[in-house]
Amino acid sequence: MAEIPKVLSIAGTDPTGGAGIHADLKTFQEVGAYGMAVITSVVAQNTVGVKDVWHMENEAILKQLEAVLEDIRPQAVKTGMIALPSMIESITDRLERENLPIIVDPVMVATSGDSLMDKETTELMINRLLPIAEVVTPNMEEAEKLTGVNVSTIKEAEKAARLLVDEMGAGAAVVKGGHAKDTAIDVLYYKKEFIHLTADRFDTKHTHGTGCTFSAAIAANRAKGIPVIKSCELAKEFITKAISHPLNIGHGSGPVNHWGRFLEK
Ligand SMILES: Nc1ncnc2c1ncn2[C@@H]1O[C@H](COP(=O)(O)OP(=O)(O)O)[C@@H](O)[C@H]1O
Ligand SMILES: Cc1ncc(COP(=O)(O)OP(=O)(O)O)c(N)n1
Repeated sequence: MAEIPKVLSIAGTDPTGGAGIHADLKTFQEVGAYGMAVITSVVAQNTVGVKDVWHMENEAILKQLEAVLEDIRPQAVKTGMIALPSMIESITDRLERENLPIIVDPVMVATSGDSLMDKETTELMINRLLPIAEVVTPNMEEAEKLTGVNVSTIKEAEKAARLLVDEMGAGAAVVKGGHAKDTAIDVLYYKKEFIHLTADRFDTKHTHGTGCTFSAAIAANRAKGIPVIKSCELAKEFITKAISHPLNIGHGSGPVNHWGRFLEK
């Protein structure tokens, strides 16, 4: 029997189910991989905003991670919200011992505008986690914070993506264009080439968890053995379908529809 693709998310929670670990697990399931999750922070948030955050002790994170790795080896890992410097250090130390594709979603700012990462953690993200990332997936603001490049055009997104790979050590970078005005073009830079992941832009406020879902889809595709470029293209199709069929849930920026790919449009 063929091995079941297995994928691990290391991220924070969203009790309303739209972002973080919850979005990741839904996405893994939909894309056809067995999903597992290590929780870094418990976040009291909803579609309107973040209310409070409780960070797990490093020991609790590492014991969760060890429990997974000693029993069920994933074929890919995705990291999301990792909010403290010590968390980055210990998670990176442990992951460096494994030879696995790591998809890093550098969660720094939620759609609600709430900041999810401080400066010291950002620096460690750059120095420790980026160099072991197979793919890093910042949105435009995160790409700016990571590279110092002002990102408001495709050319600037290309410049940031190239820096993330050629200077900062990631294997590939996708600078997501979800926060642009009229388009939804994501810039992928891999092996010295740019690929524009293009889709219609939808006029909707229901985009909570788009970044988590997109990077989780890349990770699940990689766990299935699909090559990097194809994994990103399929993830773009998946997130586009998920956005195009809004659920209209919540009082703020509502979650995307993880089973959207089954619906006609
Ligand atoms: N309104 C939209 N219409 C179409 N695609 C979108 C829209 N908003 C976001 N996306 C897509 O969702 C994915 C996540 O992008 P983005 O929202 O920029 O990330 P984040 O959630 O990390 O801020 C990208 O593929 C982006 O192009
Ligand atoms: C626990 C947790 N992780 C990540 C986010 C932000 O998720 P993202 O997919 O980038 O979603 P939006 O920025 O579109 O909300 C979060 N809110 N909580």
